[in-house]
Amino acid sequence: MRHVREIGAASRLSLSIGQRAVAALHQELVLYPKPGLVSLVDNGAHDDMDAVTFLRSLFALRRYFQDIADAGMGAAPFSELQRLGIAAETRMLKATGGINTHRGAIFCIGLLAAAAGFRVARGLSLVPDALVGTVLDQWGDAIAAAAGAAPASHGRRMVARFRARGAREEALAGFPTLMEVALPALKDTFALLGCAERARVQSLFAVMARLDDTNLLHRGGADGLAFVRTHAVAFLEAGGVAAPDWRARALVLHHACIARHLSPGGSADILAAAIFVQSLDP
Ligand SMILES: CC(C)(COP(=O)(O)OP(=O)(O)OC[C@H]1O[C@@H](n2cnc3c(N)ncnc32)[C@H](O[C@H]2O[C@H](COP(=O)(O)OP(=O)(O)OP(=O)(O)O)[C@@H](O)[C@H]2O)[C@@H]1O)[C@@H](O)C(=O)NCCC(=O)NCCS
Ligand SMILES: Nc1ncnc2[nH]cnc12
Repeated sequence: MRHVREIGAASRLSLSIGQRAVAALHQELVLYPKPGLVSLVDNGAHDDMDAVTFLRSLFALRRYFQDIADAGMGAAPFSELQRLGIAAETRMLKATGGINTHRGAIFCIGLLAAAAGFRVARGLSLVPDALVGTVLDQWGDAIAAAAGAAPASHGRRMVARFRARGAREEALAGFPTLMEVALPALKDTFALLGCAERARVQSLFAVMARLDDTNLLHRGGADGLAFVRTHAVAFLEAGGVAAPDWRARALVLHHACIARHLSPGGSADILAAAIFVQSLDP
């Protein structure tokens, strides 16, 4: 009887893991201003996609995050997570007419959702460090092994050319930008200001100041990455979202990114991952 009740509770939370992942991605999408990125207000530096493209993508992914959490509950091998991830990418591309809206999130939030499922099914806590520990303990070796066989991509080319730490390398290093930058900024700013919107903007800028965002490298080379980092650091040093003119300052960088065709898509994914992880352990 106890066993049945435990499984029941785990399944209910598994539903909730998937819903929280989609909610986190939605919260990232609707946040504004976000330098160069798509929101409900404008398309940022993107000619080929808008908020509707992202909403279509989210709709196509709504089952995926729950499926991968369920796979985590069953301690599935990485090959199974990979199969789910590749199928989700296919559904995303079909829904968006071939545009890559959420590839980074499918990978990064997918792994964290699987780890959450694994831990919930075993009655373990969902604190962020433990979640990341589970990703590495359960699937780290296989993620590293899969890197050798991965197909060419913008990210892979940028990692090789600039020796950058791309999406895969971030995961294998224990998600340092998520853990050391995005989450603390989200929590500390919310504790200080009590405003979720400003906490998210602050977290995004903190990530932009640090991440080797392969989207910025792909679109703008080393100069593009350095431009965004320098201006994100300046924003933070001027008081970040605690400064009275924070919104005007953020908008200046947004328009500068549009003018330069720069979009920190990897940073947006890390912000969404931080919102997701925080929602599991508020
Ligand atoms: C392991 C994979 C994530 C593949 O990674 P790889 O680096 O080889 O390939 P990319 O196709 O470039 O995808 C990586 C995406 O990750 C985001 N990202 C970028 N930098 C970082 C970083 N330092 N840390 C974490 N995440 C990062 C980023 O995603 C966002 O950008 C997307 C738009 O990208 P792109 O199409 O290149 O951009 P445009 O500028 O629009 O291009 P053009 O207009 O010029 O064409 C957007 O989707 C954001 O999400 C990177 O794009 C993984 O894909 C993989 O292995 N997949 C197989 C499935 C699998 O194994 N899953 C495992 C189970 S979970
Ligand atoms: N809001 C957004 N705009 C552009 N690229 C993104 N990748 C993830 N979120 C994004």
